[in-house]
Amino acid sequence: MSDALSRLEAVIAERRSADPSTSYVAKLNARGVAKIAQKVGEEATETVIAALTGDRQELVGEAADLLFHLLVLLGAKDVALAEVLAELDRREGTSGIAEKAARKTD
Ligand SMILES: N=c1c2ncn([C@@H]3O[C@H](COP(=O)(O)OP(=O)(O)OP(=O)(O)O)[C@@H](O)[C@H]3O)c2ncn1[C@@H]1O[C@H](COP(=O)(O)O)[C@@H](O)[C@H]1O
Repeated sequence: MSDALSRLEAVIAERRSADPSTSYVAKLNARGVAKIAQKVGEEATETVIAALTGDRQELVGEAADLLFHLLVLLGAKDVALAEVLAELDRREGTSGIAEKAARKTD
């Protein structure tokens, strides 16, 4: 899965400086981080709605939209996907409950 996301991350990085009239990634970046963050929020909401009221294919489509827009947001903030995956790796094998408790004491 992370291969596909890595390829998409590279495409997004390349398209950031493209012509906004021909590239959705460039158009979003031209509108700024607040707009990209808003899109992530919208796609997250649509994913939740699909999970609660939609069929399986709708959920797959909305989840793909959410992951795509999240990668656009990370790119706009210069956060590499590898950093996020490293954080997930770090958490691997730890209990979610323990992780939450550890974060409260940070
Ligand atoms: N994976 C995606 C992808 N998923 C969703 N979308 C776009 O996300 C938009 C979401 O639709 P919305 O109705 O929410 O938004 P909108 O009305 O178009 O725009 P807003 O005014 O709401 O911002 C649609 O225009 C989709 O085409 C994507 N656009 C691009 N990609 C990937 O990004 C690559 C580069 O795209 P370009 O930058 O367009 O070349 C493509 O080759 C794809 O691999």
